[in-house]
Amino acid sequence: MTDRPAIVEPAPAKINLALHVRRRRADGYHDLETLFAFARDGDVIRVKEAAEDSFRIDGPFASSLSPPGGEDAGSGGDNLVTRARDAFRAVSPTPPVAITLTKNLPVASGIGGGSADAAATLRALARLTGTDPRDFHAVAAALGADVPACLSGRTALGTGKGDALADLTGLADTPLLLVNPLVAVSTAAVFAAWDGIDRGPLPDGDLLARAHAGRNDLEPAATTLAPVIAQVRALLDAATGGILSRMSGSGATCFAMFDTPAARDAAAGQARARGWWTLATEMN
Ligand SMILES: C[C@@](CO)(OP(=O)(O)O)[C@H](O)COP(=O)(O)OP(=O)(O)OC[C@H]1O[C@@H](n2ccc(N)nc2=O)[C@H](O)[C@@H]1O
Ligand SMILES: Nc1ncnc2c1ncn2[C@@H]1O[C@H](COP(=O)(O)OP(=O)(O)O)[C@@H](O)[C@H]1O
Repeated sequence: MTDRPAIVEPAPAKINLALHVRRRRADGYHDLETLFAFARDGDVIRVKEAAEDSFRIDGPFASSLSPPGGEDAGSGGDNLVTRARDAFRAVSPTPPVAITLTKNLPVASGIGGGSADAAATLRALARLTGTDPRDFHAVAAALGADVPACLSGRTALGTGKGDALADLTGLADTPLLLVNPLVAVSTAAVFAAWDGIDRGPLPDGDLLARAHAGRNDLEPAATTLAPVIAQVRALLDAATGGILSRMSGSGATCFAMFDTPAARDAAAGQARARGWWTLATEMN
């Protein structure tokens, strides 16, 4: 059993092409209308059957999560990966597993890194145990509002808390740049700073038209908490060959789509020269 190869499951970065906040609910969450899309790159989850559970973190942002340096984290503390493993096991028989997270995405950055990791863990465990990942939508939703979208990994309209999903098509292969100024922003703090004004629903149309006509209603609140976001947006808005730039999720990561990979890479170079984190990739 234990000499089977590890299951390797990508945990791609999520972006919100548009994010309309409609109302605060009695449970403290907010009703959203959002266009979810995914990058081709992100974190990576590896799962292997083992004699006992273990969890370790490596990769460039491992030290942003405890324990630093990618040492063996034992049961994994409060990481969303180990919470996903335990939630999966609570509803479906699962052997002990050794899990490795390669943390390539900055933490608390509006691109769903933790949600993507949790979702990839559910998919990997479904593969390991021969179950259908679509059966774990409720488990995903209990882990976080974004986790069902990350579980499916497909471009989608999200409503409700962001967990009611309808698939959409469009924009696959578009050159995509993510830029993060390396300032962590708390999702809860950004929602709490939202001004409470419903600015209206997502428009109809094809995906790009909807994205263009849409907004990120959390951008003003996030920019108040992390003013450097305005500088990231300004750089991306001014970049040659840009199609659309916007903040993703609750920030601080901003994205831009480009006409060509060369235009994307030129903008990435400008962002790196400012000391910012970049991911040059494509839309999935
Ligand atoms: C804002 C979004 C947009 O896609 O992305 P990120 O910035 O996290 O990437 C998501 O809605 C984040 O989803 P997720 O990160 O899973 O949120 P959760 O862990 O469930 O919630 C964290 C906190 O965010 C707030 N929250 C989240 C979702 C929502 N629809 N309304 C909210 O008010 C709540 O204060 C909640 O306590
Ligand atoms: N595997 C994980 N990756 C990232 N963050 C995690 C993870 N597990 C737990 N967290 C916690 O979840 C919080 C939200 O992280 P993240 O999902 O990256 O935010 P966002 O969705 O805004 O990018 C972080 O502050 C972090 O402490």
